[in-house]
Amino acid sequence: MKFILGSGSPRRRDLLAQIGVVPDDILPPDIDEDPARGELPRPYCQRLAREKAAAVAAGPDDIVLCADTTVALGRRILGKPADAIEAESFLRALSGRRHRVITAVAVRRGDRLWQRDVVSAVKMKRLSDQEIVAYVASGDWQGKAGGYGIQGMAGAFIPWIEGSFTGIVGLPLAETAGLLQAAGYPVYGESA
Ligand SMILES: Cc1cn([C@H]2C[C@H](O)[C@@H](COP(=O)(O)OP(=O)(O)OP(=O)(O)O)O2)c(=O)[nH]c1=O
Repeated sequence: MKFILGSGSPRRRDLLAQIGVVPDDILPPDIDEDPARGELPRPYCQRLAREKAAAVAAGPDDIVLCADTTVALGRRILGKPADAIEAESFLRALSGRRHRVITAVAVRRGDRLWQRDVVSAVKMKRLSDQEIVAYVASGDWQGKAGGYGIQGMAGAFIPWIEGSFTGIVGLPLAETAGLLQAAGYPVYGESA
């Protein structure tokens, strides 16, 4: 049995390391992340995690872990900004409002699949032009859903959350540990 992290996200690798889980291999999945017409954020996020897990090549006894993090502003899905202009428009849309951050996790072993998703509520303070300009210039929005990372400079923009901090950063650890154990991975050193 090999444990494969199906993710190119350094956050997910670091979060797993936080609980002592080190992948034998890292294989980032390559899938189309465009939402379907009218698709709502939560089903979209669940679908992406599932499709990522299906897209990673693995042996029948290997355990593959994939995840997707989606920022939802009402029914609107905010993905990873394509450029600085889009990052700025996302921040202006989120400024002074509450939104949800959904992370869906999928663990696959052979043709068995275990899935969980965690929805967190996040309040962003009203941002000044200066804050937005400085944040966009920092480049910290790159590769992050909604165009911000709570674990970085944007932590100063977020006075309140309800849910899972690790879920917002990209991998909800409590749920992830449970899924790995269900699939037979010895998270706490127990034999598989
Ligand atoms: C909201 C938020 C998202 N993010 C990140 C987590 C995810 O890496 C990213 C959302 O993109 P994802 O598509 O979930 O993941 P990814 O493209 O980084 O990696 P892969 O598909 O290979 O697993 O946004 C933060 O780091 N901090 C935050 O506060």
